[in-house]
Amino acid sequence: MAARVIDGKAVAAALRAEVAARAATLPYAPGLAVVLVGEDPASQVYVRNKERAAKAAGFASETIRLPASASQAELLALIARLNRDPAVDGILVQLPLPAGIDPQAVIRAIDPAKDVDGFHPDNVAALALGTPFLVPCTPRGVMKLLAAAGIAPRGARALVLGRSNIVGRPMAALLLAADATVTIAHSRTRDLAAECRRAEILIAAVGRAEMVKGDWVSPGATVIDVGINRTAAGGLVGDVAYAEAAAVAGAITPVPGGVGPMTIACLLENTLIAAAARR
Ligand SMILES: Nc1nc2c(c(=O)[nH]1)N[C@@H](CN(C=O)c1ccc(C(=O)N[C@@H](CCC(=O)O)C(=O)O)cc1)CN2
Repeated sequence: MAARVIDGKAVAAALRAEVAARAATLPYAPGLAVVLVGEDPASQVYVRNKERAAKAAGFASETIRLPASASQAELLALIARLNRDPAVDGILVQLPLPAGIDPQAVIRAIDPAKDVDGFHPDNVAALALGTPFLVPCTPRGVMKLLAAAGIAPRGARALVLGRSNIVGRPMAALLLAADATVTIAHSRTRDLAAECRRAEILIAAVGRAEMVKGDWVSPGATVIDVGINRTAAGGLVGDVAYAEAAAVAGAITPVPGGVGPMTIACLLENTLIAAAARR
């Protein structure tokens, strides 16, 4: 039987509406500052979509664009200004940054109370210690998709394929906090296919187009595809060979229209959380 398709667009739209409704009850507009350095085409689209979504939710949103030639010192000075600005509740620096700028130095410069990406070491530590505050948007979105689809991580064997700071590691921490039995697999894992086949919940966040084949999926498993890979023809595919996997899985997210839309919806929710904690 074909897998149930988990509709990320619909879940994200519902979350955005909920965030907008909560924001409308506040005596102030939550403030989000998004910083884009350079002209990466995909980043420009994401940043535009973030600004649109923030405005639609009633937030005060500003996008600050710096040229690709901007120095790390200029970017750090901008972050210091945003840290001091009382109208700014959330600061996000779009990744990737141009070569020559150290992303870790930039992330560390953001006030952890305004770190709506959840990438600052203080927020990473809080998540690892089981006391989360601002949690990275994409894995947060995955947890919400699982909940919306009625899939409970408690006691389930979950496998996270990928160990990035943005997705893999925080994803594993969130699944562990939800009482799943978590394995992290990566490029050095022996027999990836066998590891994946053991999973009841399989999260693919490896950044390699259609790497997870249908015979890597256990019958009835839930498959969450975090990958966004552009094809030579200009289309988008995930990290999972969708048609093959959908024929075996119990539930699956598509690309596009799965995890991606949740990232921006969760950014709005994080901004609301940051604003509520500060004001
Ligand atoms: N500072 C950050 N940088 C980056 C993050 C992040 O969370 N914080 N994540 C990604 C990019 N990203 C948000 O910034 C993002 C990626 C994808 C989507 C999305 O809605 N995808 C759509 C397809 C869109 C398309 O056609 O390209 C989908 O999957 O349906 C939203 C946000 C890296 N950088």
